[in-house]
Amino acid sequence: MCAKRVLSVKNLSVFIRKTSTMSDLLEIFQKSVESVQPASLLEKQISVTKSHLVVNTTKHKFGKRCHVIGFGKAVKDMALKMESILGERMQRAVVTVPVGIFREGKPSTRIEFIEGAENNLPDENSMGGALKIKELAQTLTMDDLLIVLVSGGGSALLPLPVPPITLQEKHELIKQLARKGATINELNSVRKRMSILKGGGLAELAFPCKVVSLILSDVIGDPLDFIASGPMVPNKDSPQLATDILKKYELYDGVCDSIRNVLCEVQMSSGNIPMKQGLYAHVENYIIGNNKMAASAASVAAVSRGYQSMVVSTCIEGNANCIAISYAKLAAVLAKRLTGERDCDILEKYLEEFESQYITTEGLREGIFKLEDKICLIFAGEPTVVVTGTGKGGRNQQLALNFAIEIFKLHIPRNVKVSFLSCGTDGIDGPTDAAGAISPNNMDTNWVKFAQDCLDNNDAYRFFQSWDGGDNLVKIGHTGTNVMDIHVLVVEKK
Ligand SMILES: Nc1ncnc2c1ncn2[C@@H]1O[C@H](COP(=O)(O)OP(=O)(O)OP(=O)(O)O)[C@@H](O)[C@H]1O
Ligand SMILES: O=C(O)[C@H](O)CO
Repeated sequence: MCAKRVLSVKNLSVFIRKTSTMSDLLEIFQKSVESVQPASLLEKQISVTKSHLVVNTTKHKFGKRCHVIGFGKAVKDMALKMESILGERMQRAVVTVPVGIFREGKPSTRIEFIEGAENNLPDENSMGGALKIKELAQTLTMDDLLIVLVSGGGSALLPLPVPPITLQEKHELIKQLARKGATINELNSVRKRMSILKGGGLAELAFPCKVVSLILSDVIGDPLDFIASGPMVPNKDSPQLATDILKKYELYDGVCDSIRNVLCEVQMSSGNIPMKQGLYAHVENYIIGNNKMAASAASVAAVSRGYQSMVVSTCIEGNANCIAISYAKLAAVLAKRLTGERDCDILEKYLEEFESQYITTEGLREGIFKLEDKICLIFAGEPTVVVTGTGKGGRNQQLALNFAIEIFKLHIPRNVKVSFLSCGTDGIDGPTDAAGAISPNNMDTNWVKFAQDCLDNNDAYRFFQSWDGGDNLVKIGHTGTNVMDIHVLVVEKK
């Protein structure tokens, strides 16, 4: 993506009014989003020869026919780039994408794009697309090569329930599970057991055709069997797992007969019996982009803007409010250090505490002790918010606002400035038009009270609209990519 798309002309005037640290934060985020644009990732990693598709350095024979399928929030640009790389070699392409993705106009293409899954929820349209993908996969032979493009949001864009489960029944159960705070791994373990194509189903249908799948990861640690519910990877979950998850969230007793029967059958058949003992020798999966790339691009951008920077963790998950407290404590310890308090024990103790809560970059402690001027720490991952209020917001806005309140409580030395940005790389935070927000950093007690009231009602968007003319909301629109969230923490002397 070009810089103009992230900070469009419309947003540029707002951008110029921002303080220099704010514009640094925005540019650092912009660089991280640019680094994981699907089209440029493919451009760098994919090439073709007369007879082969080359992924990095690995060659895959085209065979007689080459087809493309795809599903996910970020596969539109992947598919268009693939079409331009393959040219006439591409026989047929069927790709499911979110509704409204072509708002700015549909390019001329031979790809059959199917728009569905409004608000990231499976619907008849995405099921129609899944059916076409299934039919295409079933016709393939050993003479074919199938290229599969996968990104986050793929689960909702490839729904095909195991009969007699209906789409509505499956969708209702997943919605309830999500509302109860189930993790993405738990949701997808349940989805895999109720779906024909997930949990390796698509790979099995495509056999004996050779399959190359190119995946943009939106799950921490890039687990192939969970991204978009792993349609190209054997389901290694225990046969009991989906049932146990439903029991854990007290949903099993209420499930409809069709779901209960399908889950019972899974248990009796000891789960899937994947072909070739789950080896799937006909499939090669490649992660073409992830949040590590985005985090490291952010850190490089920070360095080029004069900060001392490091990536602290790319595995940030858990309750957004707890994460805000951890970040604020870390900022406070670093702030003290900048003012000359060389109390290594406090920093060491706090880092130990932080490391025990989150999976951190190796060498964090040694690295952080070397930072002592204009510090910019990068974090990546996907916190969760259990929504109990009636307000409007998203996990990034919730985190940024909570961080500001915690910083207020901690009394940062006057000559140190702490700034923080939390944004989703897909450009959309919850059901709002913002990617996230930059924390306000000089609230008085009245503003803090208002902030706390908003936070308690999951109404962070309202706070940010009121604060400083809404300047702290980061509005960039859909970015065309999705590798979870990026958090940027700056601690510097004024
Ligand atoms: N009012 C709110 N305040 C805070 N968080 C909210 C609010 N409403 C929804 N959320 C959070 O937003 C999340 C959904 O947001 P979003 O659509 O950005 O994430 P997603 O569907 O997981 O997408 P992706 O993983 O592809 O980025 C929910 O997990 C929920 O916790
Ligand atoms: O589609 C999904 O399952 C999630 O976005 C995780 O990849």
